[in-house]
Amino acid sequence: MPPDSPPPPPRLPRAEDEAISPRTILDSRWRLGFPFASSYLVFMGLAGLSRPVSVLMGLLMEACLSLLFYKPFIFPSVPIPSASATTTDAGRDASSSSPPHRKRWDCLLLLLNNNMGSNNERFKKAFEAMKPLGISKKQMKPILRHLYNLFDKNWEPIEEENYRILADAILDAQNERPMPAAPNDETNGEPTPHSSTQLRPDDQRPSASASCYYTDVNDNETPLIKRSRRSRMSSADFVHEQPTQPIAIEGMSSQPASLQPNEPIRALAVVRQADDHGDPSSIVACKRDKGLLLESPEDVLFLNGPEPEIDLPAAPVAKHLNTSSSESGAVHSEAQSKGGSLQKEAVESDAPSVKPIACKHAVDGNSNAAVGFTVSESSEPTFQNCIVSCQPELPLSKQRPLHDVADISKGEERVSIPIVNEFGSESCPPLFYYIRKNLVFQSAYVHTSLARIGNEDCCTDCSGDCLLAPLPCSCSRLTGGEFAYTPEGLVKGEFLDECIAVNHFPEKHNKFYCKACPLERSKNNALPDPCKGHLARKFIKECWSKCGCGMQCGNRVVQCGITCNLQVFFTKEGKGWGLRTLDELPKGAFICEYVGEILTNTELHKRTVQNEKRSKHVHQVLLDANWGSEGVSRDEEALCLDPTFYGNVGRFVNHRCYDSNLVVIPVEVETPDRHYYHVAFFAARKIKAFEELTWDYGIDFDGTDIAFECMCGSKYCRNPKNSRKRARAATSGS
Ligand SMILES: C[S@@+](CC[C@H](N)C(=O)[O-])C[C@H]1O[C@@H](n2cnc3c(N)ncnc32)[C@H](O)[C@@H]1O
Repeated sequence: MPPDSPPPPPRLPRAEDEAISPRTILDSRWRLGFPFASSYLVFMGLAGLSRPVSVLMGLLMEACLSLLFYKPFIFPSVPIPSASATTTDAGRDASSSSPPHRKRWDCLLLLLNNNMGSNNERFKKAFEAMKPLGISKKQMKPILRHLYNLFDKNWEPIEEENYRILADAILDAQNERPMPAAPNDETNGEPTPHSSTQLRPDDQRPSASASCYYTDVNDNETPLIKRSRRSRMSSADFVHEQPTQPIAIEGMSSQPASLQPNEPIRALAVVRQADDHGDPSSIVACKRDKGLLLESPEDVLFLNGPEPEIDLPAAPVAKHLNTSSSESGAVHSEAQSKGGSLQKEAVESDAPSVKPIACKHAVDGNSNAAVGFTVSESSEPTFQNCIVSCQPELPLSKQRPLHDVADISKGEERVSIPIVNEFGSESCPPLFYYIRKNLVFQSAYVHTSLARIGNEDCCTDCSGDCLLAPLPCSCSRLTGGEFAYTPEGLVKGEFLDECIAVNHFPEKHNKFYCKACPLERSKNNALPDPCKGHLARKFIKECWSKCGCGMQCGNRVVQCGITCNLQVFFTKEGKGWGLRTLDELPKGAFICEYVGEILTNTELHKRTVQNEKRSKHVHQVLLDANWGSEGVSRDEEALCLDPTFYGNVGRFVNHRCYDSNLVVIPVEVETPDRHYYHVAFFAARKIKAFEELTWDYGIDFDGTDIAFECMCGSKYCRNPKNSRKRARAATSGS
């Protein structure tokens, strides 16, 4: 385990926590049903009936009583308040504060209370409460139905605080209406059933309490496919060419299910609290347990409609990881599955067919590993605080699924990012904690105090969308008085081409040479090579908190996070896992950031040594884009990003020599200097749906320090072996 690794994120509340186990139901039946049955048995006995008849009558009586009063026991979809059922914030279930052995009378009262008012009456009451807010029955019905299902057919949390959750959810749903269409928006802002982008709702808006609501393609008022309120461009704008996106629905067969283009789809959306840091503890876990979706015969019409939920099991991974490094600021890790056994299993196919990854669990045998990673003797990191997502009947400590294959971000991102393996292997990507934003590891100096940001570095007087202002505001100063983004949220062609040219023709661009290069020192502290130069790169400067504009400002793209549909997949070329887009992406589209722990070069060096000892891998990116003007040369000033333990999907972007489809652009968001910045991936050209996303790491592949055997497949591949092969093929062909 890295000595100072931060504590792992807290465990998210899971569906299993809320599930009512059959045992709970049996216990409750026993506690309540049996005493009644016995008393009637005795009564019958006293009445002089024969024993068998008494028994029969007693049982009959119990059945009648159960039918009259204890429907929940027979139709367990109505929740039974139970000490074993934990609750979420949103649920605020009264049962959570109850003693473990509730008195029978209390329990009976609660149950009667649950069934007292019929659903229709309660529906009417709910409507009465919504009326003063100007909410119509039509607006209320689908949301109420959803909440009712979500709270396990329990009215109490819905009715609490004068239906506050219901009102919040309806208002949230109204706020989430599609944005007005962008000028070139082909879909005119309307959702298309073919698109599968399910943006999570805006996690930065102030929301009084966490709440869930649903979207339904059949309901005009709550469209399924959401567009980001903040983002100018989302994948809803792109052509979605995936007719059948394979998913597995829990509780159904292990065969992948497909969402048919015109099939009505329901999706749960999770609203988070106004926590920009994506604190997982503030996320409401939407229910995934199919058991909670059972319909009881008591359901009234308006409350019908369980939501199928996507839930794939997860699997651990075994990887060999070699330390390696590269030039140009990037130090990469070896995370390939050597031996090519997986590769051999690869089936040539254009249309990806996906097998669900079997559910496996990491064995929790290491008690020292309560926090973060543990590096075992075999140098494989073991996750200790992951989310439990399957086999809830086993103790938590034994259940450590490593990745949520339905969404590797585990809800951190606004879109779900599934993991698929088309080649039948059960392995999962390398283990790491998913973070949406960079985090300082320990000593890195990332000065984001507002006091440091002068008026000249922000646009305090702006409001709304800076891109629409008659004159570009001061935030455009750093990009030559023009914003780098178009109103659709794409990087402008000219700006993008200049950024690409820096990578394609480095010799034509300014390079800064350090006297004592931190990068070279991180490779070989004792005898560092001379600095190979750091390219002076073009920066984008986004508006930020100190600016007067809002989150809807078009000069805020990277800070809004991922909006396109991505997928982590296993490459067939032997590069290990990769990242691909499920939609066609236009040139200039923002894909994702390269996120990791922010380390100083000193810390990087320590990690490298430590990892070398344990033959572990690293893949770090040096934040050297402005060293030319800053003159950084001290190790504790040089910063880098290390996504080895904490990172995002950016860590899956593989290398491609020269003609990669992504370009990296440094983006300044919250710091006026360029000492620290965001490393953002943008589409260097139009990218087809299902194309792998690649980035030129800038490796030469001809030195002694080769990070990996390049298998990029590019005709410009710099791997000497591949270029020799190409040369031979060319001569034999000619
Ligand atoms: C940033 S990671 C990319 C994700 C990685 N493929 C995985 O499975 O986690 C970089 C590592 O991926 C592999 N890789 C990336 N590009 C490659 C390429 N063109 N050829 C072979 N391996 C590559 C190398 O092992 C490299 O160290």
